Amino acid sequence: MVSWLFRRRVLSPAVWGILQGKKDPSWLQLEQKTGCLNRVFVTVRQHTSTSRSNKFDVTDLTRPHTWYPTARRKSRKVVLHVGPTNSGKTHGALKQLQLSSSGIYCGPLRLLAWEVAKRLNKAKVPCDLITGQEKDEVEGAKHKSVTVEMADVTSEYHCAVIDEIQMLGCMTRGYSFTRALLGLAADELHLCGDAAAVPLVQELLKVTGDVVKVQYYDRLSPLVPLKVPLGPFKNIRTGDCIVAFSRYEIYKLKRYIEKDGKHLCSVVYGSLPPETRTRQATMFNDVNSEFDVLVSSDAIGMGLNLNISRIIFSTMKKFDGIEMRELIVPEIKQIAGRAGRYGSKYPVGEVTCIHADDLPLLHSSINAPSPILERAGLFPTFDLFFMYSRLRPGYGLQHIMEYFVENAKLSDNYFITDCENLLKIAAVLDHLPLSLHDKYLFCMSPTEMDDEIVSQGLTQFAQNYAERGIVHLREIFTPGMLQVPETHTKMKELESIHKVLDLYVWLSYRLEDAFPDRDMAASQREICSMLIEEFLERLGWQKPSHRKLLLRRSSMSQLSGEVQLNPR
Ligand SMILES: Nc1ncnc2c1ncn2[C@@H]1O[C@H](COP(=O)(O)OP(=O)(O)OP(=O)(O)O)[C@@H](O)[C@H]1O
Ligand SMILES: [Mg+2]
Repeated sequence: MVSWLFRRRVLSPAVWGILQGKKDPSWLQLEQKTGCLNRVFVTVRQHTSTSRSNKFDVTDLTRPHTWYPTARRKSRKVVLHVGPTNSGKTHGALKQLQLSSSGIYCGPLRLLAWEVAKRLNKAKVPCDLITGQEKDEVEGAKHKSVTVEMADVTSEYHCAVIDEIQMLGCMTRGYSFTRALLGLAADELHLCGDAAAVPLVQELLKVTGDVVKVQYYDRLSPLVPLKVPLGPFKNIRTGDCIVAFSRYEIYKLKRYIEKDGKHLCSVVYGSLPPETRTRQATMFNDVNSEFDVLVSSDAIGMGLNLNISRIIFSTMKKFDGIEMRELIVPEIKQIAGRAGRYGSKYPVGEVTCIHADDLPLLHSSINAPSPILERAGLFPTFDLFFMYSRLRPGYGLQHIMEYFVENAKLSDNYFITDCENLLKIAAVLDHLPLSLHDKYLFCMSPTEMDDEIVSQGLTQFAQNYAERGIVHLREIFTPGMLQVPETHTKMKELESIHKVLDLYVWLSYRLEDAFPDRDMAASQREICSMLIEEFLERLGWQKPSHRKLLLRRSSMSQLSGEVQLNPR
């Protein structure tokens, strides 16, 4: 029956391959073929229920390398650039990217994608910038700088770079790195990161026929772990970065340090908008700015170019979402490695702690090797969910995901990434009349369900989309109504609103007709981050200079007409 369907061209060669166990479901572009496949799978289901010859198992994820036929047609030359932080790994890979006729850079953060696009364009290599929330196309560009989730695994490139490759072991985002590693169809593939990823990458690529070479790097400038702790805050000096792991602690430290009137602190933490993080970092880096000390979370671990002289850990413990635990070796090295960046104002980096009790852990970790990565993240593609849903009509996405998590067959080198957040989104969506594809799309959006405002935003968008097919955005920040937050609670709310606006922009790139107000969302988002930055400046011990305030007012006015900032 199935072969009859194939001969009659009802089944495409790809589907035929899958049913024969030869090809992988990712060969299908199900998004475009859903109608046709509905018919096919009804037929296949009827067929499989009566025949034992068909062995296709949708939960079999043991051969993920076969999901990427374009890459498998190439024999890729893979170079692993590994070494400590600040050793020139990314620089080495980018040099190859710049020299190639076409290429793609895949980074773990928008900040890194921005930096690389800027660098290539400056070097007269036209480069597009593509992240989940933005698409800046440059005329004649044959290069792209993207966030790893946006890696295009269907086009061919001469050269591809994946930065921070050790993140393929990340519990939540690992699968995006695995997808890029297995799927990028490039003649040369450059992977940058920690040496801990080498054995795993070599193992994963044994089955792909790629040629793998390892290039080791040494740190370009020294990093000195100090024998003495910081002691009192009066010992803080220009160029210091104090690291803390909660928003509350960050603001507390900022207040303590600024109390004496000697320093002003920039702050960087994960839930600040990325553009705010960049601007805070720029102020800290700028020798002419009054902000000469940085207080930061581990969000500085990747992605920002900082002129840090000394890293000071305020604690060696952090809450990881489940429990309070000690920092692990890779975290300590990654954060400490930000001091004394090669080519910066401080050629020698130093690292210490506020408390003497924390020094032994710092010293024992700083030169210790990171534990070898054993497994890479994997997550079923939409195609597999779709096929399973055809076999179990009526099951919601949450159930399907749970089924895969419990029953997926994996080889020893892989684990299924943590999908707790996705399950929470799916639980909301399953109550709405949405197609499986739409539900999957919303699930993949950058939505943190633990943030109540963000979770409400997603629910509202999905509800309106399901009911009306179109989602308009209401202007939140209107001229004359702009309020710089006066309390930390209001500030936190603003950070969440920024994420909701970001989510709208993300959806507008995927459901263009249904989310038509992208420009408004983007300009509202910009106003939101400006209010956030105004709050950060007002926390300082002295008034921002008159010039700075005027500049800020004029750029806000350009965005939203007449604007009234709250008087200080
Ligand atoms: N050969 C070089 N010539 C000039 N500058 C360099 C060279 N190598 C590295 N750099 C500069 O040194 C800094 C650190 O390099 P890079 O970012 O490549 O390090 P990395 O090993 O990737 O660090 P990390 O692990 O933190 O990502 C960057 O500012 C980079 O531009
Ligand atoms: Mg790097």
